[in-house]
Formats: sequence, C-alpha cells, structure tokens
Amino acid sequence: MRPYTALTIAGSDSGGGAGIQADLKTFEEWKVYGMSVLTSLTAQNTTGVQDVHHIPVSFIEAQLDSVEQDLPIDVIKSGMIARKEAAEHIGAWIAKQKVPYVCDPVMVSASGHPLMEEETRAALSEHLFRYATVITPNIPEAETLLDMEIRTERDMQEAARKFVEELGAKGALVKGGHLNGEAVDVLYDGEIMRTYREDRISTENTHGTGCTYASAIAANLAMGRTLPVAVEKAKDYITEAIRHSFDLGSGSGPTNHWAHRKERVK
Ligand SMILES: Nc1ncnc2c1ncn2[C@@H]1O[C@H](COP(=O)(O)OP(=O)(O)O)[C@@H](O)[C@H]1O
Ligand SMILES: Cc1ncc(COP(=O)(O)O)c(N)n1
Repeated sequence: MRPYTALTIAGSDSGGGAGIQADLKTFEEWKVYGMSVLTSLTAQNTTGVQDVHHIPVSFIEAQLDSVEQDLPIDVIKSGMIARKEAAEHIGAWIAKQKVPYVCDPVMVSASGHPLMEEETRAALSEHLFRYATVITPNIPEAETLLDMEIRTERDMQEAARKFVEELGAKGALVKGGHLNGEAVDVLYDGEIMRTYREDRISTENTHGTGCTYASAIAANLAMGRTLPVAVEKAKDYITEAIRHSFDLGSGSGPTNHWAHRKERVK
C-alpha cells in the first residue's frame, strides 16, 4: 500500500506562511505525501516581500523530470508562477500528466507585492487554465483576469461561468475573502453553480489562506473525492485554520494547520 501523493509547483515563502511551505503543511495534515517543484524564492515575512529570486526555467524542468521519473503523482497544485516562459513549460508538462490539477493564479501577495509578471497573465489561460480541474482566483485576481468589476455574489457567479466558458478551465472557484460580509465562495464546474458560505472571522492573520485552501482541495482530489466535496472539506479546513490563526510576526500572521486537531496549539 502506498500513500496518496500531491505535487505542488509554487514559490517559497521564507516566513513559512504561504507558498510551498503552506502547501506542504496542508498536505501533511491531510496525510497526503507532498512533493515540491520550486518556481521562485521569496525573501518574505508577515509584513511583506523583501526580495524575489526566480528559478531558471531549465531548473524548474529538471525538478519536474526528477519527480516524474521516479514518483507517483495523484494530484498537481500550482501557485506562484511569475514568468511567462515558466508558465509555458509547466503547462506543457502538466498536459502530459493525466491527474487532477488545481491552479491557484497567484498574482499579488496579501501585502501588495506583485508575484507575477504582467505578460504572464495573458498566457495563463492558454498554458495553464485549460488543463485545470479547478482554478481558484480571489476577487482582485478574477477582476484582473476577466476585466470586470466584482461586487456581489451574482458578479462572482458570472465570473466563475466566464472562467469555464471563455477561458477554458473545467471548474472555477471564485473566492470572496476580499468582499465584506460573510466569507462566500462560488464554484462552477460547467454544470452546477454551488455556494460555500461561512461567517467572517475578525482577524488580520490571513497570510497564506489562498495557498492553504487550494492545497486542501488538491489533497482531497488526490484521495479521489469529487470537486464539490473536496471544496466543502477544504472550506471547513481553511475556516478553522483562519479562526485559530497565529499572531506571529508584526504583520498579517499565518493560518493554523493544527486547528482541527484535538490537541490544537492556540
Ligand atoms: N476573515 C475571514 N473569515 C472567514 N473566511 C475567510 C476570511 N478571509 C478569507 N476567508 C476565506 O478564505 C479563503 C481564501 O480566500 P481569499 O482571501 O479570497 O483568497 P486569497 O488568500 O487568495 O486572497 C476563502 O474560502 C475565503 O472565503
Ligand atoms: C511564495 C508565495 N506564494 C503565494 C503567496 C500568496 O499568498 P497570500 O495571498 O496569502 O499572501 C505568497 N505571499 N507567497
């Protein structure tokens, strides 16, 4: 018997709250064996991003090949992919893997630092979205990608539909963390529009929420759950991780991956 496995293709956050670090912590909590291909290194903490170093595309490819040649992959999740050339090569590689793929189109850090070069945006649909089981944009990302304003739940539904019908993703989860009121996310899978709703938690500690949520969805897909069920389980996980988030650092603190454990660390 072997464990379920998940591969994250993303950037490193030296502060440990977002990126690869959040992804691997999430996989671990779901008892899914995590593997990682790094796209960029960020010098980052809870207050912001101080510096970024992009990994050369040839070395991203070397990492992908190393994993592919030796290890089973049940699901792929991608996060920060800053450069167009990297998006092209990663997309071509993902196209060959016949497993579910969760694409989190990370553009700007919660602290406002750009994590994607402008010319990469246009390439996302062609090189990544078309292979995605689900893409997970937040409101500012969805607004930029679709060139529309999103203010209401109805706007979120329209955006989710456009990602599927116009930009080629199989599914789209538009996350409402950046709106006011309840924390509402809208999922469209090409057939049914679903809504996931939780009370808003009053906290500044939301660093890494998007990465954690997308990775929890990926872990559940790796286990063979359907997309709507994977999102339901991941929504519960991210809500508790935010409710018990850590007041670490002087900026926006990280989510708590132990939140659902009985012996939770407060
Ligand atoms: N204050 C909050 N209380 C409860 N849920 C939240 C809060 N902020 C964000 N969420 C939820 O966390 C998840 C990540 O959403 P969001 O913040 O929109 O994405 P990102 O981290 O990519 O900017 C979504 O399920 C969203 O509804
Ligand atoms: C390396 C890396 N990847 C992704 C994010 C986005 O996470 P968030 O929007 O929660 O800051 C980040 N800050 N750093």
